[in-house]
Formats: sequence, structure tokens, C-alpha cells
Amino acid sequence: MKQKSAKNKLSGEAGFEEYYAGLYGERWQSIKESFAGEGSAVEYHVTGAEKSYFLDSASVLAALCLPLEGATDILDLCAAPGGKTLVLASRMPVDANLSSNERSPERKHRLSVVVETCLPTSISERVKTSCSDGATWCTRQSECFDRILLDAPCSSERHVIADPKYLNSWSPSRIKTVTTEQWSLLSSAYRLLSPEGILLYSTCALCPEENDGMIERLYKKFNKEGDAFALMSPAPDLSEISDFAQITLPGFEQTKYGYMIMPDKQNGAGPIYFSIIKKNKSCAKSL
Ligand SMILES: C[S@@+](CC[C@H](N)C(=O)[O-])C[C@H]1O[C@@H](n2cnc3c(N)ncnc32)[C@H](O)[C@@H]1O
Repeated sequence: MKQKSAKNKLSGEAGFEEYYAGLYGERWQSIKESFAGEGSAVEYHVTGAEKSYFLDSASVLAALCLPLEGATDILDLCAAPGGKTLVLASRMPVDANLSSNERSPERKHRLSVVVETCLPTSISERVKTSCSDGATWCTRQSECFDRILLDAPCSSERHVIADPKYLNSWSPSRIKTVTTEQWSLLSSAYRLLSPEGILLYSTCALCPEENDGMIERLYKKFNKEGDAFALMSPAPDLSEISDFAQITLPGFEQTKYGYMIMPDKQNGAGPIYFSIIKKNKSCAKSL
């Protein structure tokens, strides 16, 4: 009990510092320093598109790690502003369709503009944008997508540090709120995934509860016997996007259930966590 109340007292900039220094130890200082740099933006230009899009090389890598060979129905559940949707769309097989969804109407508008201007018509006509709550999508459909990207809303510490308004109002309860949201989205995404389908879960959070913690929950809920899903190793194939971006892919560190691209070690790229899950059998009984 004592420990819990001490944790709850953490708040604002000092609380944020203490919390993340506790998680990362001596490394925290170099992580913060890497946030102050320029990052690792790359220009992504899909041949035939009106405009280019700029995104972090770690985001390109994460979207490249969702294998698309043989896919026909692809879902990007939390897609705005659309960087990873572009990477998926530009790599998808010619007979595949991509559903690109975003809950916020304003951000969905931005997503639609990105799809229309940063993809040639031959691809954008196979990308359908929608504006709905990804967490409840599984109440309308089930096991109908063979590839899903869930790039979940997260603590995004890099942005918290950059904005005194967020830093001053930070508290650990924010992590609790975010993980509740992430779990609703991840369990919905898992239910939407076809047997034999592949789901890539990602965040830009540093907090392990939002990363490996979510995959651990997925194991507890859907994989008690150990045969319902398996983790896959990343096998990014740079040749799939070499026409669209001049990029050196950042490296990644292994965690218990996934991978982290850390800006202090990867020239400012990231942070991005991702885990790749291959569903082996239907979860219809758990629906
Ligand atoms: C990390 S951002 C996605 C970034 C995007 N994948 C990209 O590469 O540009 C997460 C997005 O999820 C949206 N979001 C939050 N809750 C959602 C929900 N329940 N359903 C769908 N989208 C949601 C947020 O508005 C935000 O735009």
C-alpha cells in the first residue's frame, strides 16, 4: 500500500523524470538527449503520387515488418495521419485492399487527404478510409482481415518532453488510461484477425506496460494453451520500398515479446515498439 501511494504522488515534470529514470536508469539521460536532436525523418514518395510524405525511419521500419505477401484484406486500425498507411499501401499486392481507419473526424480528414495526394490513383482506389472506433469494430465483424496494423495511441513520451503543458500535467494515471484504451484496441484487432492472419502491434511509447505489457495480456486472454498464436521475427525487405525512399533502416533491440527502436542508439530514430503476432487458430470461442 505504501508503495502504491508513493507512486501516485509522482506527477508533473519531477514525477515524469523520476518514473522514467526508474525505468531506464543511467540510459535515461542519453534517451532524453537523443530526443533533442533532429530525429530521423525520411521522404517517402510513391511513384506517380502528387506529393511526398515525411515520416520517421523507425515508422517505415515498423510498417515494413508486417508481411504482406498473399494478403487480400488489410486493416490499419488507428491510421491517422497516415504515414504507415502509405507504407502498407505502397507494398500491398495488386489484388489486395486496405481499410484505413481513424476515430477522430478531424484526423480522419487529414488521413483521407494524405491517401488522395500521396498515393497514385491506381493504389488509392484500393484504400478505403473510415472514421470509427476501432475498439468496438469487433462487435460488428470478426476474423475478416488477414493483415492488421494496430499503431495504438500511447504515452508518446517524446512529445510529452517537448511540450511543457503535457509535462506539467503528467501523472502515472495517464498510463493507466492509455493502457485501458490500448487493450480495448488490441483485443478488438485480435478478434478481427483471420486464422492464419498476422497482426503487428506498435506504439511510440517507452513505457513497457504499453508495449510488452499489452502482448502479455494477449497471451493471458487468448493463448493460455500456447497454440492460439505465435510471435514472428521481423524480416523487413528494403527492396519493397527502395523505389519510394532513400533509407537506411534503423536497428532494433529485442524485448520479451517484441522489438524496440531506440533513438539514443539509432541516430534519433524512434522510439517505436513493435510485436508481430501470427494467429494459428480461430478465437471464435473467446468472442
Ligand atoms: C499513433 S497514432 C497513429 C499514427 C499512424 N499510424 C501513422 O503512422 O501516421 C494513433 C491514432 O489512433 C487514433 N485513435 C485513438 N483511439 C482510437 C480508436 N478507439 N479507434 C480508432 N482510432 C483511434 C488517434 O486519434 C491517433 O490518430
